[in-house]
Amino acid sequence: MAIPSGASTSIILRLEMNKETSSFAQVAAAVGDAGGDIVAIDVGRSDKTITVRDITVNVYDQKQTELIVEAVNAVNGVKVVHVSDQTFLLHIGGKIETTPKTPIKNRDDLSRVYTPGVARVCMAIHEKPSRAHSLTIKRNTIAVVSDGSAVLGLGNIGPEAAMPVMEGKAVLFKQFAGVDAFPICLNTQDTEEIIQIVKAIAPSFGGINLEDISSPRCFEIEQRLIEELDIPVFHDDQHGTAVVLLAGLLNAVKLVGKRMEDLKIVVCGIGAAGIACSKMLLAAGVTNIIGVDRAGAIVRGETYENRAWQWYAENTNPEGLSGSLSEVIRGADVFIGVSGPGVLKVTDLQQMAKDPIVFAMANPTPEISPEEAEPYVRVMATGRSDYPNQINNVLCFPGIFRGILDCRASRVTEEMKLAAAKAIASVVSDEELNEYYIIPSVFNASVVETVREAVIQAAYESGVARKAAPTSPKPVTVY
Ligand SMILES: NC(=O)c1ccc[n+]([C@@H]2O[C@H](COP(=O)([O-])OP(=O)(O)OC[C@H]3O[C@@H](n4cnc5c(N)ncnc54)[C@H](O)[C@@H]3O)[C@@H](O)[C@H]2O)c1
Ligand SMILES: O=C(O)C[C@H](O)C(=O)O
Ligand SMILES: [Mg+2]
Repeated sequence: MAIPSGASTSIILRLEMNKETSSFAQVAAAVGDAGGDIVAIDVGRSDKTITVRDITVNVYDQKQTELIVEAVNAVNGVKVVHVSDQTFLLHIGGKIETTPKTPIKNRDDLSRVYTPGVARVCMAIHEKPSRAHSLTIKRNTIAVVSDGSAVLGLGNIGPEAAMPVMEGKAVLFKQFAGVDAFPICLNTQDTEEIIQIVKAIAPSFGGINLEDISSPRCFEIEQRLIEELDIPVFHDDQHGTAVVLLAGLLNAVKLVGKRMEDLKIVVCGIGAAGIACSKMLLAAGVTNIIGVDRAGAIVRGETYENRAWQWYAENTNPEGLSGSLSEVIRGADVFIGVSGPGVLKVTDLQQMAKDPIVFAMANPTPEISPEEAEPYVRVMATGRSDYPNQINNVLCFPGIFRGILDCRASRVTEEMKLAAAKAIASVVSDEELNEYYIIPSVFNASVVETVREAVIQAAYESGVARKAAPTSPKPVTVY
């Protein structure tokens, strides 16, 4: 599968050029003919016969990189000796590190930070365990836990391969909300074992963010951990996604002048995200939702071994529609994709009702590309950072955890999720609302602050807040 790397990705080609037989003009022409755009040139070394040059080229995907390398290698007297990709360079050694808050400059400092001074603090916590919230990193630290079983839309690629995503989530938690997050990828996909491991590591954390754990195991893991731990547990792919989806839909519906209760919505991919999004839509007043998975629509009245699908069959698809995505999408107002790449066709879009709303949220490759869909839809959104209308759980998880930690909520209630969705939607004013701006940018500093405040308020109203929250949110770095 070719994974688009994003429009802003560039590669650096190191070239050895024979001075007599080649010219840079030939190289530039070869790159240009292969669709590449040279943005920088460095001369690394030059002697009588050879020049070594690094050229930086903007590319769209892996396939284009291969075409450019092939084209440059075909120029007489030119050899590509190395290709580096800025995305890979950025990942060397990982994306986060631990930084001490207090320097150790002398023996005095050492005896406070470490033994013997630290022992008094240990005993204070031993006498009253809740002191861990004020005397350790617990109050501002969460675990991002995955088993690597449903990493983005890449599937079951295992715990090591899941690490770059979990490290990325940790970066986002810190940058957008000041929350410290540890990526923890487990070498087990056994439900009971995951539950026991998370319970065992919980003392160090103020909250647990479950990530990219496939359905239906994710439902039991989350439910059991909520019941058995005294810190909040939040499966991001379910609830973070559902919150942001609802925020985007509230604004999209306002824009096209339709009402939630009149919508026909097709949800494709009835896994962690699809089920949670559907539940949130039902809670928001939508009545006509049809879920479609690999084998077609989930049909009311049929029996399913998967308990989550059985619930789904009993609570959606009131008209009992059956068949493929192309069959059930006829007349739909909204398509929500949380499945995999390329599932939706232009011919499907052509069958939708007037002013179609398409949220193709599979990552990194959506159910249909915005370029293909644009002529046929009124509102188009994806989960990606490089197109307008990014419907991605990153708009939710930093702010919701900032709020949870600040009021030391014991759990996350439905009211808190609904408040977060409305808060995100409210960041886009009526004057700003348009087809390309139904959801705020993740770089909009008011998103985290607005979500945090709404979540804290809802936590108090739900009776789950255990501490008075600081009045002003933590500073957020915005680039
Ligand atoms: N934009 C976001 O914020 C966001 C958030 C969560 C998940 N997602 C995306 O949603 C997708 C699913 O994630 P998940 O955590 O729910 O995974 P999951 O494994 O729990 O569920 C995926 C479901 O999609 C179904 N599916 C896969 N390919 C399909 C196809 N071609 N047609 C119909 N159904 C298909 C699977 O059978 C499964 O039921 C991934 O691509 C993920 O990147 C996006
Ligand atoms: O990681 C993301 O970008 C969103 C989401 O959690 C996903 O699994 O796709
Ligand atoms: Mg995810």
